[in-house]
Amino acid sequence: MATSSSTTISPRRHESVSRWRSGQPPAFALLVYPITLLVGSLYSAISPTAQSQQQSTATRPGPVVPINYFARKDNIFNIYFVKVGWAWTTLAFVSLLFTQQAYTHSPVELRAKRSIKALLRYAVVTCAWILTTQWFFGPAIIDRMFTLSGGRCENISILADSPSPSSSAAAGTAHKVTEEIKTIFTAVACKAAAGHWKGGHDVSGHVFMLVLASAFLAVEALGASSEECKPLADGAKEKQHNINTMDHSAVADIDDRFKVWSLRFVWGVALLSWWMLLMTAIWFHTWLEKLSGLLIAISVIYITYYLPRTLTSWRYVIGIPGI
Ligand SMILES: CCCCCCCCCCCCCCCC(=O)SCCNC(=O)CCNC(=O)[C@H](O)C(C)(C)COP(=O)(O)O
Ligand SMILES: Nc1ncnc2c1ncn2[C@@H]1O[C@H](COP(=O)(O)O)[C@@H](OP(=O)(O)O)[C@H]1O
Repeated sequence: MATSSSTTISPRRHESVSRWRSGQPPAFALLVYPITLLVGSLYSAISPTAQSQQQSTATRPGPVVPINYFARKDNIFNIYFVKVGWAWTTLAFVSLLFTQQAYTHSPVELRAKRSIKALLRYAVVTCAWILTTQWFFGPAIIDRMFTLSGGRCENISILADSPSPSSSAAAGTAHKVTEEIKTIFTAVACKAAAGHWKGGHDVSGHVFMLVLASAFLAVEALGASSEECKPLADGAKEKQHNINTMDHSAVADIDDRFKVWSLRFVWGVALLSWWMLLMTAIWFHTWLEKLSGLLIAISVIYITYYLPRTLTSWRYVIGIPGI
């Protein structure tokens, strides 16, 4: 009556299941991100709460009191989690390196090779985060995209406060300087000068960082805790336990606890990132701005985790989590 799984599962499905088991999620798993943005954007378009929020932003002058807690820029998760999101991501990743079997309980050479490759992958995604949101030989890529698409920093208080020039030549120079300042500003500098970042295509830094961080942590966690990284079969493990002294098994217990808590922490950071992504999708930005943030992040994840599966030379350099 019961048939074995190998006879009922199609080869394609079998390959997909074994990919999950070996810690390599198939590419379609990344669909969770466009679906999240789609659901969030649809909700913001049809929900009466989100609608009334948008109307009051458009019609009422001055600051608007958000209707939903997550629509506030000063919500606790935005300030202490997203705004310092790369520090959380780094901490979670480091906890994997110190606790997961792939990096702690394999033969020394394999352990060193896996750790170096994992650090390289971290360097690649961190470089991408720095270049896209913090610094790209001057303003970050998203700031450059904003100014290149016609955006500028409006209502800068230091310009409004400066005395008016007396001659027409001075007025001309002042006008030129004003225009230059408006276009060279980064989002951070604009905000610091109490200006408003207006007019261009404002790629969502939140969408970019939250997608990048959560996908990076999820793929690394799946790889580090995959079946292939478990060096001993259960029977062999039991046998080894019996040989060990009480002291050794106490140490193993503590190791196991760290391993489990580290994984919970990593999945916690990834899940909170996903939740904040949904909140960004509902309360902030236009469709196109969210889409461009998503596309940049997905490209980085594709290059770091999916390209090595087909491009041997790249796999040789950067490796695949858990292998
Ligand atoms: C080419 C040169 C780069 C070389 C890099 C090599 C990589 C090696 C590792 C470098 C060490 C990195 C240290 C990482 C530790 C930290 O993460 S500390 C910084 C904490 N800061 C953040 O996490 C800031 C996160 N926030 C943002 O990125 C932005 O606020 C935002 C979420 C994109 C939103 O932007 P807003 O403008 O604020 O809306
Ligand atoms: N999930 C979220 N919760 C709170 N604020 C958010 C948010 N997503 C985006 N924002 C805010 O919306 C603005 C644009 O974000 P971004 O371009 O990074 O997507 C930023 O405002 P501030 O720069 O004034 O803090 C940011 O803090």
